[in-house]
Amino acid sequence: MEKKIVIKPISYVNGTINLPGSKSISNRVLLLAAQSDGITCINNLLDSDDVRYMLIALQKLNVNYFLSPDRNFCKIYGLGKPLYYNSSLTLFLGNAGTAMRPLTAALSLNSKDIILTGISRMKERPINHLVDALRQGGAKIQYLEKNGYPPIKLFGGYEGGIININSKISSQFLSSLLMMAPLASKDTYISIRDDIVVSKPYISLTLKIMKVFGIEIYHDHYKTFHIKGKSVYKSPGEYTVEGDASSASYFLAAGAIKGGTVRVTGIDRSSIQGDIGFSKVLQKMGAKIYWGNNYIECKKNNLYAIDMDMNHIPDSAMTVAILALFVDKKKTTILRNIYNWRVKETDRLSAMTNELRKVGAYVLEKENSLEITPPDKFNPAIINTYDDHRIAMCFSLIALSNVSITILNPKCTYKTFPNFFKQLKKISIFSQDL
Ligand SMILES: O=C(O)C1=C[C@@H](OP(=O)(O)O)[C@@H](O)[C@H](O)C1
Ligand SMILES: C=C(OP(=O)(O)O)C(=O)O
Repeated sequence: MEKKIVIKPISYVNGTINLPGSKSISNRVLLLAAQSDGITCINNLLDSDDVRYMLIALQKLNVNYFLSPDRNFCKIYGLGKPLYYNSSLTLFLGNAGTAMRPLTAALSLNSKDIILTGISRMKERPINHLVDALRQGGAKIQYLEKNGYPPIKLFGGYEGGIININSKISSQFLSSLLMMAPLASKDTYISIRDDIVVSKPYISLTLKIMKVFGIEIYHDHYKTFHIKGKSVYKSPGEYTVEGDASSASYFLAAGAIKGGTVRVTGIDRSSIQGDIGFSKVLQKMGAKIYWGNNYIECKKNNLYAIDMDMNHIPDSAMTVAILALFVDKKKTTILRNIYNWRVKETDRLSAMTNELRKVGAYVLEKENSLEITPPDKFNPAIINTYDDHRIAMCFSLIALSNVSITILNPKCTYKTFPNFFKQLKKISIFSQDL
């Protein structure tokens, strides 16, 4: 792919997108299937960078699997026990939080001498709250460069016990501990510091997937968790990964701005992903949403500004920031409680502010929120993507105004959605085609 992509003004969108599999589900299911008793056939697995890092890591850890040529089907021969590797090994995990964090926990059980590392941004994404929690359970972990950040070296040692975890910065720490703890030699009792869990629906996602693999966890409204040790995950035999709800947001938003009707297939009301909540936000903004069996549709309508806590949909809330440019009467949209955007693929609060201003929007960036007012006139800007797939994908929607938009380093979408631009083109009618 080129170093940039120019998207010409899109006058109308209509059609159906078959969503790629969910990143969050794909990487959880791969990890649990690898440690399960039995063979798991995974359908609709996402093929993207984040999932490839998990697959390569599992292969290096001697997990056997068959991957179909299109990489959307994977047959995993479960170990029936925790991942185990007893000599030196380095796993490179790119910038995949859903590989780095869960593998840190999984390999803290009884593997030894394992280094987990990634790209330079991964080395700026904190992991200290997970490491602190694992150490309370007996794990020995060493920071190799900067305290609190990858790369880290694991020496096993986790047994279980009483653990207090800080879950304010990333829910992935708690998810990782939850997925590993059943395999430990003793029970684990987790309490959540200050009772705050950021991005909470991802914990519910973790618990639901664990249940499919035979392990149920008791919790007190996400304040305390009791996990029985010495358990074994059991393969469900087959698992079909839902379409990615965050990836759906770009197309549903396109429908809301310039539909036609845009249908996304592979998810519906019964989805286990929290980002399905984006459709409810769209509805609240005025778009017409239709919930079908295995699909969601969105149609254009007048859009209105909203003022909302977005902590439950951290990823698709970036798409809401773009929708905010298309609301009626130039009213201001406020996205609240999004402080942990600062430790994701880039500092997303600052990156969104910079790029939204380039297209002409009025933006007030606070520590924990963004206030966005539509531009008087859209500018045909060149968007810096900061190696952040979601910046590239959500800013593509600026082409639904009356200007073209240039997206730098479009390949960054490979993190979760390699053929995003092709899919967007598929539902688009460009102004020049009329
Ligand atoms: O558990 C997961 O699969 C994820 C949790 C969220 O991260 P945080 O919990 O760090 O907000 C989300 O942003 C990320 O894309 C995937
Ligand atoms: C935050 C994200 O990724 P990660 O799983 O690496 O945290 C994301 O996909 O928006």
